[in-house]
Amino acid sequence: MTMSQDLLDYHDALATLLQTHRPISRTEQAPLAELNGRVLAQDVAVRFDVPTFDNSAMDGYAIHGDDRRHWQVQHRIAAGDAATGLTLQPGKAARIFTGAPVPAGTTSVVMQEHVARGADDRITLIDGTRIKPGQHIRRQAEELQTGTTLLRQGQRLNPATIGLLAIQGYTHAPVLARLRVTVFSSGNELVPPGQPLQPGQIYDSNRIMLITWLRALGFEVHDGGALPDQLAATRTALQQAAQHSDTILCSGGVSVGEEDHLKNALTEVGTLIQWRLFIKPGKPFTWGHIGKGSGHGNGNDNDNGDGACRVFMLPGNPVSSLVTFQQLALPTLRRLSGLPIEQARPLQLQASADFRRDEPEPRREFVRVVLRQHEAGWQVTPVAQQGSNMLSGAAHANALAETPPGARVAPGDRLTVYPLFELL
Ligand SMILES: Nc1nc2c(c(=O)[nH]1)N[C@H]1C(S)=C(S)[C@@H](COP(=O)(O)OP(=O)(O)OC[C@H]3O[C@@H](n4cnc5c(N)ncnc54)[C@H](O)[C@@H]3O)O[C@H]1N2
Ligand code: MOO
Repeated sequence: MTMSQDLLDYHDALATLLQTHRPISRTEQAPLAELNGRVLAQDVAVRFDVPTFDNSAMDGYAIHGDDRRHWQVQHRIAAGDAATGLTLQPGKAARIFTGAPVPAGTTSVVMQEHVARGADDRITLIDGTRIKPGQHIRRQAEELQTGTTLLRQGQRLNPATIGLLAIQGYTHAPVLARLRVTVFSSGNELVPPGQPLQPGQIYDSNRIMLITWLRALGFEVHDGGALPDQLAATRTALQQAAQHSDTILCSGGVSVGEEDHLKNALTEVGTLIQWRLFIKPGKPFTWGHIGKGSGHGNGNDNDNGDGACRVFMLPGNPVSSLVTFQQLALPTLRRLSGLPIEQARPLQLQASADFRRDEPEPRREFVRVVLRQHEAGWQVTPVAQQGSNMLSGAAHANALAETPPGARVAPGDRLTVYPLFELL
């Protein structure tokens, strides 16, 4: 077991997390309607040419003979019609619509705006109009060629790529399985909303916050409930959850008090890799893994944690949970779900501060801010309630602004900013 007593910097922690967590290997065939956000497990091939047949790009006339000014209209071909067996002779034309197959013999398509049609079904090119040979014909295979690669393994599917699969007639695609995440909260003081509060108790907000967030991102979430402040019960719950989960996410109980049992439980049933980061909020953030078998050291998880259930322990203060989830656990879950490291990182942009902070903060801080677009670019203003226990502040923020260790801030300073919930 490796365990560092040092407080890691955020960027080192994120880099280590992304490098030491590799995508899970379980794959499945998922239907089109469930593919958004999923990662392709294999290359997908182009099954047939697109366009499948030469077709018209415009509503107008397919003509034979680009150097003429008149053509006789003899056919009518709408989208959905077949043009098989039809051949345009020189000087002839077919009324045609966008997407309809052009008949054999077609040299060009002219837009209907560019011809006058007489009662005798003769069309005449309007003066000043020039025909570029072959114009307005979408050629078979000009976009996709049978046998080439349509989409590559590792590609994260979005509405456009799902549409592309549909264009090729696919009903399913091979994707990595959805990551199974069990969410626990921890603490004797926690009560689910809906029950009366006794003295000393508070409502459990972290669990529902994390569960809804994870579900919105497409993870397969299991609600593990609230763990009591008891080592044995915590140990058992973690070990059981590890058997049917790819990851466990818990909040609370990772600090130094003797009622904080999560770290010890992890050490007993698995491997604790890192405890504590030099960040504010979220200092006690912890990660490790638990092997899929019974008992500690069962050999099913090696030092890298390959094949093991990955465990992320978020500090209990609600804002600390939110910040460490968004900045550390979520990028790692995205990596485990199959995204390349660069795409798994939190989305970031540069913004200018419109506030001052004279008192330097020793730790790297993620300030809860409102991010707005001004004429001069993005600007950030901190929300009023910055306590790590004050979810009301974070609830009015839409981004986190990062300030380096020991930094003072002056208006106009450039800060790295991470939008909140933008990818939902
Ligand atoms: N002596 C020290 N005390 C503390 C330190 C420290 O370094 N030395 N660190 C502080 C920091 S920073 C944080 S953050 C907290 C985190 O502690 P835990 O992760 O052990 O969290 P708890 O003690 O269980 O809870 C902290 C706080 O959050 C409330 N909480 C917990 N879970 C939930 C939940 N699911 N929903 C809503 N609220 C929750 C809990 O009631 C506490 O008020 O430790 C500091 N202490
Ligand atoms: O992580 Mo504590 O996060 O500073 O309240």
